[in-house]
Amino acid sequence: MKRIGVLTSGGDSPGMNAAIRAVVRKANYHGVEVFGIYHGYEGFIKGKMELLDLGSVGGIIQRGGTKLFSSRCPEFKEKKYQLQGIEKMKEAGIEGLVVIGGDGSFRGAYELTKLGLACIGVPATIDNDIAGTEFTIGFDTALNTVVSAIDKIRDTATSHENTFIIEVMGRDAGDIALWSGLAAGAESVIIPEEPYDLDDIITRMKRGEARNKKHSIIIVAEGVMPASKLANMLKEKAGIETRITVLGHIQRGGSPSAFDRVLASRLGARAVELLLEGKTSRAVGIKNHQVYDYDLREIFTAKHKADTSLYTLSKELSI
Ligand SMILES: Nc1ncnc2c1ncn2[C@@H]1O[C@H](COP(=O)(O)OP(=O)(O)OP(=O)(O)O)[C@@H](O)[C@H]1O
Ligand SMILES: O=P(O)(O)OC[C@H]1O[C@](O)(CO)[C@@H](O)[C@@H]1O
Ligand SMILES: [Mg+2]
Repeated sequence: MKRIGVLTSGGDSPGMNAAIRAVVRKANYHGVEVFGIYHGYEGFIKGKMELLDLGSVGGIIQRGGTKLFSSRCPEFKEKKYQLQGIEKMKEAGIEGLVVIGGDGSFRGAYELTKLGLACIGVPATIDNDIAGTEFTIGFDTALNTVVSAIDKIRDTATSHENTFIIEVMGRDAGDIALWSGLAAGAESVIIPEEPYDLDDIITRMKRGEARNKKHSIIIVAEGVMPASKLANMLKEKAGIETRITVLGHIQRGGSPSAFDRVLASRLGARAVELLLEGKTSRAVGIKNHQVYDYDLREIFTAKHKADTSLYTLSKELSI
């Protein structure tokens, strides 16, 4: 293999740039050229790409976002566009592709492998919702962003004795809510993976009040309901007044944490090794601190599970 491509797809995540850098540097180390494909699968279909040399990925390891831009590209789900993209790759002499993105991007990569293009997935999404890896690139940074925001909100919540509902991202996954709730000492956490109990939330608040604690923090994952809906429910059921904060896209930006930079460097480099070993339809990940690889099809068969022991612990520590 003498030439490969790399693209970033789906919602961006801090550390994508570090992963691109690792792919380019590792491939160059082995004498392989890398073409950066712009705007995810949109650029793949159109053949929008550029040779990335060693210098082109200098100074990006610390930058959030993605140098290659990203997109959600619904038309890519149609086979005719996938074939069109594969033709563009053939014309450019690209024999393998590293796809940096989330579960949807992995599904796209798998379709390409069925059409004959060697692909390796690198998990990068703030949602941490890929079953094959304990951590996805960007989750740690997003988590730290959320925790620092909650800490600030707690200051004012304490001063004014308010209850705050904080809505965090995670379309179908509760990891951001769960981990940030535990890290910031939230009184209640609501995640898609566990049924919530409004009465329990109210009881916790009343119990706090009885101890003269008049402020509370409730974290709700966007996949369950908007913070505004929960605010209405608490008002209607128990007459509880709340303030809401929707953290939104602040969670996707920012300089990647050291953890995410290291993870991205390890996973990006391993993806290149796999392509050079002649592998295809694999994804890379981390388990027990070790880099390993797994079948891309796990995206269809295995569902990411939130760590319910963290959920239980969070409840036990916020009685
Ligand atoms: N079943 C599929 N077949 C082919 N391509 C797909 C499929 N699902 C998703 N894709 C492609 O992958 C792109 C990104 O998917 P999606 O929007 O689900 O984001 P993601 O990669 O899961 O990242 P995140 O969830 O972090 O935003 C889609 O816009 C589409 O181009
Ligand atoms: O910016 P968009 O396209 O609305 O995507 C938002 C979604 O993307 C994610 O941030 C993941 O990338 C989810 O947590 C969120 O639901
Ligand atoms: Mg996804």
